[in-house]
Amino acid sequence: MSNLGSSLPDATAAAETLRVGFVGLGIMGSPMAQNLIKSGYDVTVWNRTKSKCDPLINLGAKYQPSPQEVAACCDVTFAMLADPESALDVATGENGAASGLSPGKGYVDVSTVDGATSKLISARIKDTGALFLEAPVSGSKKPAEDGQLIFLTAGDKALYERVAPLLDIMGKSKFYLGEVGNGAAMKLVVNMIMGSMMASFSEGLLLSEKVGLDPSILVQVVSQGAISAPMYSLKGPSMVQSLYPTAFPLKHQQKDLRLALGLAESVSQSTPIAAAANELYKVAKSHGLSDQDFSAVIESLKSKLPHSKTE
Ligand SMILES: NC(=O)C1=CN([C@@H]2O[C@H](COP(=O)(O)OP(=O)(O)OC[C@H]3O[C@@H](n4cnc5c(N)ncnc54)[C@H](OP(=O)(O)O)[C@@H]3O)[C@@H](O)[C@H]2O)C=CC1
Ligand SMILES: O=CC(=O)O
Repeated sequence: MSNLGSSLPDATAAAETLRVGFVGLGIMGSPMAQNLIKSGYDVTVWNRTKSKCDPLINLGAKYQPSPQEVAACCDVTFAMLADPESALDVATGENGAASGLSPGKGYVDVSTVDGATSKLISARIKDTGALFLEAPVSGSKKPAEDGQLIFLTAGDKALYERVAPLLDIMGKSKFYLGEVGNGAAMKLVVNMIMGSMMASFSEGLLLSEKVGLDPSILVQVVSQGAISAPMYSLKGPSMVQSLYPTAFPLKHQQKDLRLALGLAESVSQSTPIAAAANELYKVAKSHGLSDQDFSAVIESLKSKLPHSKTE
Protein backbone atom coordinates (compact mmCIF):
# COMPACT_ATOMS: atom_id res chain seq x y z
CA MET A 1 0.00 0.00 0.00
CA SER A 2 1.30 3.44 -0.83
CA ASN A 3 1.36 6.46 1.40
CA LEU A 4 2.50 10.05 1.01
CA GLY A 5 5.94 9.18 2.30
CA SER A 6 6.62 6.92 -0.67
CA SER A 7 7.81 8.28 -3.98
CA LEU A 8 5.30 8.44 -6.80
CA PRO A 9 7.16 8.27 -10.11
CA ASP A 10 4.37 9.55 -12.37
CA ALA A 11 0.64 10.18 -12.55
CA THR A 12 -0.13 6.71 -13.93
CA ALA A 13 1.67 5.00 -11.09
CA ALA A 14 -0.08 7.34 -8.65
CA ALA A 15 -3.49 6.45 -10.09
CA GLU A 16 -2.68 2.80 -9.60
CA THR A 17 -1.54 3.09 -5.99
CA LEU A 18 -2.77 6.27 -4.27
CA ARG A 19 -5.91 5.73 -2.22
CA VAL A 20 -8.01 8.89 -2.38
CA GLY A 21 -10.80 9.88 -0.01
CA PHE A 22 -13.52 12.37 -0.91
CA VAL A 23 -15.94 13.77 1.66
CA GLY A 24 -18.70 16.24 0.72
CA LEU A 25 -20.50 15.27 -2.49
CA GLY A 26 -22.62 18.30 -3.34
CA ILE A 27 -22.73 20.22 -6.62
CA MET A 28 -18.94 20.47 -6.71
CA GLY A 29 -17.68 17.44 -4.79
CA SER A 30 -19.60 14.87 -6.85
CA PRO A 31 -18.16 15.77 -10.28
CA MET A 32 -14.69 16.29 -8.81
CA ALA A 33 -14.71 12.82 -7.25
CA GLN A 34 -16.19 11.40 -10.43
CA ASN A 35 -13.27 12.74 -12.48
CA LEU A 36 -10.81 11.04 -10.13
CA ILE A 37 -12.66 7.73 -10.38
CA LYS A 38 -12.78 7.98 -14.18
CA SER A 39 -9.02 8.61 -14.20
CA GLY A 40 -8.43 5.30 -12.46
CA TYR A 41 -7.93 6.38 -8.86
CA ASP A 42 -9.01 4.19 -5.97
CA VAL A 43 -11.59 6.55 -4.43
CA THR A 44 -13.47 6.15 -1.14
CA VAL A 45 -16.40 8.51 -0.50
CA TRP A 46 -18.57 9.78 2.34
CA ASN A 47 -21.39 12.31 2.39
CA ARG A 48 -23.77 13.37 5.18
CA THR A 49 -26.70 12.45 2.94
CA LYS A 50 -25.63 8.96 1.97
CA SER A 51 -27.75 8.71 -1.19
CA LYS A 52 -25.40 11.18 -2.92
CA CYS A 53 -22.66 8.53 -2.68
CA ASP A 54 -24.64 6.01 -4.73
CA PRO A 55 -23.85 7.29 -8.27
CA LEU A 56 -20.15 7.30 -7.38
CA ILE A 57 -20.33 3.83 -5.83
CA ASN A 58 -21.93 2.69 -9.11
CA LEU A 59 -18.88 4.09 -10.90
CA GLY A 60 -16.54 2.04 -8.70
CA ALA A 61 -16.02 4.17 -5.58
CA LYS A 62 -15.81 2.53 -2.16
CA TYR A 63 -17.87 3.82 0.78
CA GLN A 64 -17.05 4.43 4.44
CA PRO A 65 -19.62 5.53 7.03
CA SER A 66 -17.67 8.50 8.47
CA PRO A 67 -14.95 11.02 7.50
CA GLN A 68 -12.75 9.34 10.14
CA GLU A 69 -12.99 5.98 8.40
CA VAL A 70 -12.38 7.54 4.98
CA ALA A 71 -9.23 9.27 6.22
CA ALA A 72 -8.07 6.10 7.99
CA CYS A 73 -8.18 4.00 4.83
CA CYS A 74 -6.86 6.60 2.37
CA ASP A 75 -3.50 8.22 1.66
CA VAL A 76 -5.02 11.60 0.91
CA THR A 77 -8.53 12.87 1.66
CA PHE A 78 -10.27 15.76 -0.11
CA ALA A 79 -13.09 17.68 1.57
CA MET A 80 -15.66 19.84 -0.27
CA LEU A 81 -18.06 21.21 2.35
CA ALA A 82 -20.63 23.99 2.33
CA ASP A 83 -19.20 26.53 4.74
CA PRO A 84 -16.74 27.13 7.62
CA GLU A 85 -18.94 25.35 10.18
CA SER A 86 -19.34 22.14 8.18
CA ALA A 87 -15.70 22.16 7.01
CA LEU A 88 -14.53 22.43 10.63
CA ASP A 89 -16.95 19.79 11.86
CA VAL A 90 -16.12 17.24 9.17
CA ALA A 91 -12.39 17.77 9.73
CA THR A 92 -12.22 18.03 13.51
CA GLY A 93 -15.58 16.97 15.02
CA GLU A 94 -16.68 13.61 16.37
CA ASN A 95 -15.79 10.90 13.82
CA GLY A 96 -14.14 13.69 11.82
CA ALA A 97 -11.30 13.14 9.38
CA ALA A 98 -8.59 14.17 11.86
CA SER A 99 -9.38 11.13 14.02
CA GLY A 100 -8.42 8.88 11.10
CA LEU A 101 -5.25 10.73 10.07
CA SER A 102 -1.65 9.88 10.97
CA PRO A 103 1.86 10.64 9.71
CA GLY A 104 2.23 9.91 5.99
CA LYS A 105 -1.35 10.92 5.17
CA GLY A 106 -2.70 14.20 3.78
CA TYR A 107 -5.89 16.26 4.04
CA VAL A 108 -6.86 18.72 1.30
CA ASP A 109 -9.75 21.07 2.05
CA VAL A 110 -11.20 22.48 -1.17
CA SER A 111 -14.21 24.18 0.48
CA THR A 112 -14.51 27.97 0.46
CA VAL A 113 -13.89 29.09 4.05
CA ASP A 114 -12.23 32.00 5.84
CA GLY A 115 -8.54 31.94 6.75
CA ALA A 116 -9.18 31.60 10.48
CA THR A 117 -11.22 28.43 9.96
CA SER A 118 -8.63 27.04 7.59
CA LYS A 119 -5.90 27.66 10.18
CA LEU A 120 -7.94 25.87 12.87
CA ILE A 121 -8.40 22.87 10.58
CA SER A 122 -4.72 22.94 9.64
CA ALA A 123 -3.59 22.97 13.29
CA ARG A 124 -5.80 19.97 14.16
CA ILE A 125 -4.66 18.03 11.09
CA LYS A 126 -0.99 18.80 11.76
CA ASP A 127 -1.40 17.57 15.36
CA THR A 128 -1.98 14.10 13.91
CA GLY A 129 1.31 14.23 12.00
CA ALA A 130 -0.51 14.40 8.65
CA LEU A 131 0.02 17.15 6.07
CA PHE A 132 -2.55 19.86 5.25
CA LEU A 133 -3.33 21.83 2.10
CA GLU A 134 -6.11 24.39 1.67
CA ALA A 135 -7.18 24.42 -1.96
CA PRO A 136 -10.42 26.31 -2.64
CA VAL A 137 -11.48 26.36 -6.27
CA SER A 138 -12.57 29.00 -8.70
CA GLY A 139 -15.01 27.70 -11.30
CA SER A 140 -18.49 26.33 -10.96
CA LYS A 141 -20.53 23.19 -11.68
CA LYS A 142 -19.60 22.92 -15.39
CA PRO A 143 -15.86 23.53 -14.87
CA ALA A 144 -16.00 20.90 -12.10
CA GLU A 145 -17.61 18.44 -14.52
CA ASP A 146 -15.11 19.31 -17.25
CA GLY A 147 -12.02 19.18 -15.00
CA GLN A 148 -11.43 22.89 -15.60
CA LEU A 149 -11.26 24.27 -12.05
CA ILE A 150 -8.62 26.72 -10.82
CA PHE A 151 -7.04 25.62 -7.51
CA LEU A 152 -5.90 28.30 -5.05
CA THR A 153 -3.67 26.33 -2.72
CA ALA A 154 -1.62 27.05 0.39
CA GLY A 155 -0.07 25.00 3.17
CA ASP A 156 2.28 22.03 3.04
CA LYS A 157 4.28 22.27 -0.19
CA ALA A 158 5.12 18.56 -0.04
CA LEU A 159 1.41 17.70 -0.07
CA TYR A 160 0.83 20.18 -2.91
CA GLU A 161 3.43 18.33 -4.94
CA ARG A 162 2.02 14.91 -4.06
CA VAL A 163 -1.54 15.81 -5.06
CA ALA A 164 -0.57 17.88 -8.14
CA PRO A 165 -1.54 15.02 -10.53
CA LEU A 166 -4.98 14.87 -8.91
CA LEU A 167 -5.42 18.64 -9.08
CA ASP A 168 -4.46 18.44 -12.76
CA ILE A 169 -7.29 15.95 -13.36
CA MET A 170 -9.88 18.10 -11.58
CA GLY A 171 -8.60 21.46 -12.77
CA LYS A 172 -6.96 23.43 -15.56
CA SER A 173 -4.56 25.38 -13.34
CA LYS A 174 -3.23 25.59 -9.82
CA PHE A 175 -1.59 28.32 -7.79
CA TYR A 176 0.56 27.68 -4.72
CA LEU A 177 0.26 30.76 -2.50
CA GLY A 178 2.39 29.95 0.55
CA GLU A 179 1.02 29.96 4.10
CA VAL A 180 -2.37 28.58 5.09
CA GLY A 181 -4.88 31.43 4.84
CA ASN A 182 -3.56 32.81 1.57
CA GLY A 183 -5.60 30.39 -0.56
CA ALA A 184 -8.74 31.21 1.42
CA ALA A 185 -8.06 34.94 1.12
CA MET A 186 -7.49 34.74 -2.64
CA LYS A 187 -10.74 32.82 -3.09
CA LEU A 188 -12.70 35.33 -1.01
CA VAL A 189 -11.32 38.30 -2.95
CA VAL A 190 -12.22 36.63 -6.27
CA ASN A 191 -15.74 35.84 -5.08
CA MET A 192 -16.19 39.30 -3.62
CA ILE A 193 -15.53 40.71 -7.09
CA MET A 194 -17.85 38.13 -8.66
CA GLY A 195 -20.71 38.88 -6.27
CA SER A 196 -20.49 42.61 -6.95
CA MET A 197 -20.27 42.03 -10.71
CA MET A 198 -23.43 39.94 -10.68
CA ALA A 199 -25.30 42.55 -8.60
CA SER A 200 -24.22 45.32 -10.98
CA PHE A 201 -25.17 43.24 -14.04
CA SER A 202 -28.60 42.66 -12.47
CA GLU A 203 -29.15 46.41 -12.10
CA GLY A 204 -28.17 46.94 -15.71
CA LEU A 205 -30.56 44.28 -17.02
CA LEU A 206 -33.48 45.75 -15.10
CA LEU A 207 -32.66 49.36 -15.99
CA SER A 208 -32.40 48.49 -19.69
CA GLU A 209 -35.83 46.88 -19.58
CA LYS A 210 -37.39 49.80 -17.71
CA VAL A 211 -36.23 52.32 -20.30
CA GLY A 212 -37.70 50.21 -23.08
CA LEU A 213 -34.61 48.35 -24.27
CA ASP A 214 -34.41 44.61 -24.86
CA PRO A 215 -32.23 43.16 -22.06
CA SER A 216 -31.27 40.27 -24.35
CA ILE A 217 -29.61 42.80 -26.65
CA LEU A 218 -27.82 44.28 -23.63
CA VAL A 219 -26.38 40.80 -22.93
CA GLN A 220 -25.09 40.68 -26.52
CA VAL A 221 -23.63 44.19 -26.37
CA VAL A 222 -21.86 43.50 -23.06
CA SER A 223 -20.49 40.22 -24.42
CA GLN A 224 -18.71 42.02 -27.27
CA GLY A 225 -17.04 44.82 -25.35
CA ALA A 226 -14.31 45.37 -22.79
CA ILE A 227 -16.55 44.38 -19.87
CA SER A 228 -17.37 41.03 -21.44
CA ALA A 229 -17.22 38.12 -18.98
CA PRO A 230 -18.17 34.47 -19.55
CA MET A 231 -20.46 34.76 -16.52
CA TYR A 232 -22.62 37.41 -18.22
CA SER A 233 -22.93 35.48 -21.49
CA LEU A 234 -23.65 32.25 -19.62
CA LYS A 235 -26.20 33.50 -17.11
CA GLY A 236 -27.65 36.59 -18.87
CA PRO A 237 -30.05 34.71 -21.21
CA SER A 238 -31.67 32.77 -18.36
CA MET A 239 -31.77 35.81 -16.07
CA VAL A 240 -33.76 37.63 -18.75
CA GLN A 241 -36.31 34.80 -18.49
CA SER A 242 -36.25 34.89 -14.66
CA LEU A 243 -34.70 31.40 -14.61
CA TYR A 244 -31.88 30.55 -12.22
CA PRO A 245 -30.78 26.91 -12.64
CA THR A 246 -28.42 26.32 -9.76
CA ALA A 247 -24.71 26.08 -10.47
CA PHE A 248 -23.46 28.24 -7.60
CA PRO A 249 -26.07 28.45 -4.83
CA LEU A 250 -26.97 32.00 -3.81
CA LYS A 251 -26.50 31.13 -0.12
CA HIS A 252 -22.84 30.29 -0.82
CA GLN A 253 -22.25 33.56 -2.70
CA GLN A 254 -23.69 35.48 0.26
CA LYS A 255 -21.49 33.44 2.62
CA ASP A 256 -18.45 34.39 0.55
CA LEU A 257 -19.36 38.09 0.56
CA ARG A 258 -19.86 37.94 4.33
CA LEU A 259 -16.46 36.29 4.79
CA ALA A 260 -14.80 38.72 2.35
CA LEU A 261 -16.22 41.68 4.28
CA GLY A 262 -14.77 40.18 7.46
CA LEU A 263 -11.41 39.84 5.75
CA ALA A 264 -11.58 43.47 4.58
CA GLU A 265 -12.49 44.65 8.07
CA SER A 266 -9.55 42.75 9.56
CA VAL A 267 -7.17 44.96 7.57
CA SER A 268 -9.31 48.16 7.60
CA GLN A 269 -9.85 48.02 3.84
CA SER A 270 -12.92 49.90 2.66
CA THR A 271 -15.25 47.74 0.48
CA PRO A 272 -18.52 49.71 0.06
CA ILE A 273 -19.48 48.06 -3.24
CA ALA A 274 -19.20 44.55 -1.80
CA ALA A 275 -21.09 45.66 1.32
CA ALA A 276 -23.97 46.95 -0.81
CA ALA A 277 -23.97 43.76 -2.92
CA ASN A 278 -24.04 41.64 0.25
CA GLU A 279 -27.26 43.37 1.33
CA LEU A 280 -28.91 42.39 -1.96
CA TYR A 281 -27.98 38.73 -1.49
CA LYS A 282 -29.32 38.88 2.06
CA VAL A 283 -32.64 40.21 0.74
CA ALA A 284 -32.71 37.42 -1.86
CA LYS A 285 -32.07 34.83 0.88
CA SER A 286 -34.87 36.21 3.01
CA HIS A 287 -37.21 35.72 0.05
CA GLY A 288 -36.46 32.01 -0.25
CA LEU A 289 -33.85 32.14 -3.00
CA SER A 290 -30.95 30.55 -1.07
CA ASP A 291 -30.80 27.38 -3.15
CA GLN A 292 -31.32 29.07 -6.50
CA ASP A 293 -28.31 30.10 -8.55
CA PHE A 294 -26.64 33.29 -7.30
CA SER A 295 -27.88 35.08 -10.44
CA ALA A 296 -31.29 35.08 -8.70
CA VAL A 297 -29.98 38.12 -6.81
CA ILE A 298 -31.66 40.10 -9.62
CA GLU A 299 -34.99 39.24 -7.96
CA SER A 300 -34.06 41.38 -4.96
CA LEU A 301 -34.10 44.45 -7.26
CA LYS A 302 -37.54 43.79 -8.69
CA SER A 303 -40.51 45.70 -7.31
CA LYS A 304 -42.44 42.42 -6.84
CA LEU A 305 -40.30 40.04 -4.81
CA PRO A 306 -41.04 36.34 -4.25
CA HIS A 307 -42.85 35.70 -0.95
CA SER A 308 -40.66 36.05 2.15
CA LYS A 309 -39.45 32.90 3.84
CA THR A 310 -37.58 32.51 7.10
CA GLU A 311 -34.21 30.78 6.45
N1 LIG B 1 -21.16 25.53 -6.70
C1 LIG B 1 -20.17 26.28 -7.11
O1 LIG B 1 -20.23 26.84 -8.23
C2 LIG B 1 -18.93 26.48 -6.30
C3 LIG B 1 -18.91 26.26 -4.94
N2 LIG B 1 -17.74 26.49 -4.24
C4 LIG B 1 -17.67 26.26 -2.80
O2 LIG B 1 -17.56 24.86 -2.63
C5 LIG B 1 -18.24 24.43 -1.45
C6 LIG B 1 -19.30 23.39 -1.82
O3 LIG B 1 -20.17 23.99 -2.76
P1 LIG B 1 -21.34 23.16 -3.47
O4 LIG B 1 -20.89 21.81 -3.81
O5 LIG B 1 -21.87 24.06 -4.52
O6 LIG B 1 -22.39 23.10 -2.28
P2 LIG B 1 -23.58 22.11 -2.00
O7 LIG B 1 -24.49 22.89 -1.13
O8 LIG B 1 -24.09 21.50 -3.24
O9 LIG B 1 -22.87 20.94 -1.14
C7 LIG B 1 -22.46 21.17 0.17
C8 LIG B 1 -21.88 19.90 0.75
O10 LIG B 1 -21.59 20.15 2.14
C9 LIG B 1 -22.25 19.11 2.91
N3 LIG B 1 -22.64 19.64 4.21
C10 LIG B 1 -23.30 20.77 4.49
N4 LIG B 1 -23.44 20.93 5.81
C11 LIG B 1 -22.85 19.86 6.39
C12 LIG B 1 -22.68 19.44 7.74
N5 LIG B 1 -23.12 20.19 8.76
N6 LIG B 1 -22.02 18.30 7.96
C13 LIG B 1 -21.56 17.55 6.94
N7 LIG B 1 -21.70 17.87 5.63
C14 LIG B 1 -22.34 19.03 5.36
C15 LIG B 1 -23.44 18.72 2.08
O11 LIG B 1 -23.95 17.47 2.51
P3 LIG B 1 -25.47 17.04 2.18
O12 LIG B 1 -25.44 16.49 0.79
O13 LIG B 1 -25.79 16.04 3.22
O14 LIG B 1 -26.30 18.29 2.31
C16 LIG B 1 -22.81 18.69 0.70
O15 LIG B 1 -22.04 17.52 0.52
C17 LIG B 1 -18.80 25.71 -0.82
O16 LIG B 1 -17.87 26.16 0.12
C18 LIG B 1 -18.89 26.67 -2.00
O17 LIG B 1 -18.81 28.01 -1.58
C19 LIG B 1 -16.59 26.88 -4.86
C20 LIG B 1 -16.56 27.09 -6.19
C21 LIG B 1 -17.74 26.93 -7.02
O1 LIG C 1 -17.28 30.04 -6.07
C1 LIG C 1 -17.86 30.07 -7.13
C2 LIG C 1 -17.22 30.09 -8.41
O2 LIG C 1 -17.92 30.12 -9.45
O3 LIG C 1 -15.97 30.07 -8.44
